[in-house]
Amino acid sequence: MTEMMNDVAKVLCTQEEIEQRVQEMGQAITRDFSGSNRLIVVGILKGAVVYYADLIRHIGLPMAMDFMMASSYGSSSVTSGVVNVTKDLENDIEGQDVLIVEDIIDTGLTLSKLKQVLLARNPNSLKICCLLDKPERRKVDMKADYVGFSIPDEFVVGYGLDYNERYRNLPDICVLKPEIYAKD
Ligand SMILES: O=P(O)(O)OC[C@H]1O[C@H](OP(=O)(O)OP(=O)(O)O)[C@H](O)[C@@H]1O
Ligand code: HPA
Ligand SMILES: [Mg+2]
Repeated sequence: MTEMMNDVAKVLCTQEEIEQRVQEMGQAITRDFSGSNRLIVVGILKGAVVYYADLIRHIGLPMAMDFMMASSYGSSSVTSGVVNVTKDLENDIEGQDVLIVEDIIDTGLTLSKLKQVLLARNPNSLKICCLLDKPERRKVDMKADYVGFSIPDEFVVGYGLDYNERYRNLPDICVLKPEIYAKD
C-alpha cells in the first residue's frame, strides 16, 4: 500500500472505522429484514464490491446475491450526467425484497435511475444501503435507508471507490492530493 499512500492527502475513514460501521449496518439490516425469506442483495458494480463483500457477512439471513452495473463517471471524477445500465440482474425481482448496496450517493443520478428501473419490476420492497453520502452534491432528491458515513464535498477513493480505475484496493477511504486529479 505504501506506494499508493504517497498520493493520499488525507484519510477520511480508516479501515477500523469502516469495519465497525459495516458491522452495525449489517446488524440493522438483519433486524429489519428478519422473517423475509425472499431477500435479494443487489450490489452496484464496480464501486460497491468491497463494501458488499464485507456487509453480507454481517447479514444473518438467507439471501441471494445479484449485481448490476451502471456507468456515468467513466474514467474521470466528473459525472457525465447520463446513467446507463451496462449489466442487468440475473434474478427476477417481482415480489422479492430487494436491498441495493451502493458505495456512494453523490449527485444521486445513478441511484435514482436504478431505483426507477427496479421499481418498475414490482418488487415486494426496495431499500437502499449506502456506505457514503455526500449530501451537498445532490442534483436529484435521493435518500438511502441505511447510510454509513456522511462526508463533505470531496472526491474520495479507496474501499472500492476509484479515480480513473485506480485506488479501489486501498483499505481506507481517502482524498487524493490535488496534483493527482489535476493530471486529468
Ligand atoms: O450519485 P452519483 O453522482 O451518480 O455517483 C455515484 C456513483 O458513481 C460511482 O460509480 P461509477 O459510475 O464511477 O462506476 P464504478 O462504480 O465502476 O466506479 C459510484 O460507485 C456510484 O455508483
Ligand atoms: O467521490 C467519489 N469517488 C469515487 N467515485 C465517485 N463517484 C461519485 N462520487 C465519487
Ligand atoms: Mg467510478
